[in-house]
Order: sequence, then C-alpha cells, then structure tokens
Amino acid sequence: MELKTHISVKDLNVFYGNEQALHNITVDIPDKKITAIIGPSGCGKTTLLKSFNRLIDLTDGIRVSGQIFVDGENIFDPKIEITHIRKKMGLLSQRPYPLPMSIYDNVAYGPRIHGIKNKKKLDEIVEHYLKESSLWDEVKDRLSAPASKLSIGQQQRLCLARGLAVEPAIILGDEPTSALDPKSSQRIEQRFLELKNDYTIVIVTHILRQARRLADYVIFLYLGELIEHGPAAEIFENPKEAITKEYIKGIIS
Ligand SMILES: Nc1ncnc2c1ncn2[C@@H]1O[C@H](COP(=O)(O)OP(=O)(O)OP(=O)(O)O)[C@@H](O)[C@H]1O
Repeated sequence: MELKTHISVKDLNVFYGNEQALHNITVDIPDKKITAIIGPSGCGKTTLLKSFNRLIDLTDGIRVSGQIFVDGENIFDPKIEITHIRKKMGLLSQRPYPLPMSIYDNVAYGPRIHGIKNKKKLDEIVEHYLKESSLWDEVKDRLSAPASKLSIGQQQRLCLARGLAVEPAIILGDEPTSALDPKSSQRIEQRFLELKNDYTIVIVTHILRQARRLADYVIFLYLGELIEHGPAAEIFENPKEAITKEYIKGIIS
C-alpha cells in the first residue's frame, strides 16, 4: 500500500506528573485513510490521540517531549498558535456534547466564528453538513429545536456535522461509538468509511471488530509503548510480535 503521511510522530514521551503514559512513540499516520489506535485499557490510546490536537495541554502536570508534525509543521513549536492546529481537526468524543442551542446553531456555530454571516450561505452550510453526517432527513423539519432533544446517536451525528462544518482535514474519534446503540454505531462507521476519501481519520477503539471493519492502518500500544504498526491486514492477519498476537486473539485484554 502506497501511503502518504499526514501526521508524523517522532520520539513522543508524555508524562502525567511522574507517571510516563507514552514512551518514545515514533509513527506516521497516513493521509486520507482510517487509522485505528488499539490496545488494552490504560495503554495510552487517548493520550496519543489528544496529543495530535494538543488537547492534552489542558491536563495539569502534563509534560511532553518529542515532536508531532502535521502537514510538515511541528505542533509543539512555540511559534505555532494552538487554534491554527485545532482548526485542522474535528474531535468526536465518547459521548456527544452538543452545544446548548438549536440543531441549526450547533452546525452554524463554527462557520459564524469564522465570519460567515449571510443567512442563505449559513442555510446551505447547515444542510450540507447535516447531509454529510446522515442526519438531515431526520431533523430538516425541526432545525430550531434544541439539540438536547435528539437521541444520543443523533447527537453524535450532530457533533460530527458541527466538526465537519469548520472544514478540518483530520477527524479524531475517541471511541466515538461507545455510547451509541448498534444501529447508531453502524451509521457513524458507515460515514467514516465514506468520509475517508476526503479526510484523514484516526480513531481510538477497544472494539477489535470495529478496528477490523474500519481500519486501513493500525497502531498497537501496550503499557505506553508502540509495539507494532502497519497496514490493518498485516497487523490482523500476520502480526510480528507475540503480544500483538495475544491481544488480537483475545488472550490479553
Ligand atoms: N489526567 C490524567 N492524570 C493522570 N494520569 C492520567 C491522566 N489521563 C490518563 N492518565 C494515565 O495515563 C495512562 C494512559 O491513559 P489513557 O487514557 O491514554 O489510556 P487509554 O489506552 O486511552 O485507556 P482506556 O482504553 O481505558 O480509555 C493510564 O495509566 C492513565 O491512568
């Protein structure tokens, strides 16, 4: 598989106080593919994901060394503005967090911040991204209703629409289907498979079947170390390391 790199991680170490959560991680994340970060609970998956948009900066006592290049720019370079990095990435959390406003305003929020005020233009944007997130048909007749009235699965698709409306190049998903029922999970997975033509997608998942269904590329972490990474078929069908084999067979979890 010919892969172009979008995010390049070099010698990344992350400490929470005296505890080291990530040890010397070096890995390239391919452009316009789905990469799944897998591994047992507490192995550092979320820490790695939240390093990409520097969301880990918000944690007290955090210490980071190493480099992460996004589009060739080191995101830890003090000259780089954090908003410049975050604008490139939409984040879907485990639970959807719609803003306490209408369905319409949730999607229009980002574009308005970026200066779009024209009502017709905003209407088009809202419709476009609600369609992109497979939510339009369910909400088109109640766009002014509060987002909190939607089901959890619909709220997660609304959060996807809100994230896409600021036109990121990268979608980060931290176990994005873990709070959803099977049908809603399937819808999000289906959208990811369609969106990967236009976006680089990185998801953290502890569901191996989900990683098998979605991932083109897999990163396997264990106790904060990068054990193995590569095309999904190689990692799942022919892992090199014994510990990867055991994890994939479900011997360790
Ligand atoms: N805010 C924090 N303060 C202190 N330690 C933390 C913090 N967040 C995570 N850790 C620790 O860092 C390590 C990695 O945590 P992380 O959440 O990245 O793992 P994970 O693989 O995503 O886990 P899970 O699958 O359970 O969500 C764990 O030992 C965890 O206890």
